[in-house]
Amino acid sequence: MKVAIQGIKGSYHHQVATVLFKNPELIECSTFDQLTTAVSNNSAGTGIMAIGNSIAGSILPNYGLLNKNRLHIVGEYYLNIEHQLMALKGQTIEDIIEVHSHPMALLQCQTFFRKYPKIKLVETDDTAAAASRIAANKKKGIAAIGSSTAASLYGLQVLSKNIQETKNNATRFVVVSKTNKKINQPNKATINFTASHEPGSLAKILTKLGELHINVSKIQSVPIIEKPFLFSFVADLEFENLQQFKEAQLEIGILVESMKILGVYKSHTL
Ligand SMILES: O=C(O)C(=O)C[C@]1(C(=O)O)C=C[C@@H](O)C=C1
Repeated sequence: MKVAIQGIKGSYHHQVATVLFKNPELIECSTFDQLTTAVSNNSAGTGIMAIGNSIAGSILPNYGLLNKNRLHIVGEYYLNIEHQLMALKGQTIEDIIEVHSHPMALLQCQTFFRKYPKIKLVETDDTAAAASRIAANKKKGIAAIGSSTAASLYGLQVLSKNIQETKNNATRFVVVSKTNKKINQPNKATINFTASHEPGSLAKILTKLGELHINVSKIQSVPIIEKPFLFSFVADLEFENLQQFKEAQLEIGILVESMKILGVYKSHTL
């Protein structure tokens, strides 16, 4: 199976790919845009894409990419993220003047770097690529933030362990596909809807979901690019069986202005 990921071997996306697929053939992409394009032009059969993190929040542009490329969510995975600060062997934290990593990883470690105001934080494509470049170019004075897998894969030394803000740091990844796969016994769906600009319109939709015993595990407003400062809502809904969701589709179908089902799939918990 060709699986598009953001990043290279040793990235967190790679970790998720190895958990979800047997011997995945990786299509390594340096941006989320490339990842979703690879799935939509069939260079990859499926893609794994981070959509949010428990410390740094939603990766908002990725909602837009799902929409633009008309991709379906066919699964999800929560990965516990522990960031290591790594550099060439023999280096100490006092030698480090720059730290390179993915912007989401940098956001998850801000408190740690307050102790080192002289260190410049530099955004790169992914955590593993940052580590691999330090190793390949034998770069002294530069460290990367990434997983312990990346440190051992690229032969770097860990200077400081678990530097993320809190121990319980997790990233949610969605599994995306060009075609809508039928999932056995799904219990979660992601919908994208717009509500009319009338007092209480969103409240009515949420109340109806509550009445149907559907749990809204997340609701995210997303900009409608063509209409400045107008928003749609992406909601993750949890239910017990598909029939319950189908009923909700009918009931809230008459309350929303427009609605698109982004995916119906099996939930994952840490
Ligand atoms: O750079 C990586 O290793 C990634 O897989 C990207 C990514 C992200 O997009 O959030 C994945 C998980 C962590 O939250 C940090 C970075």
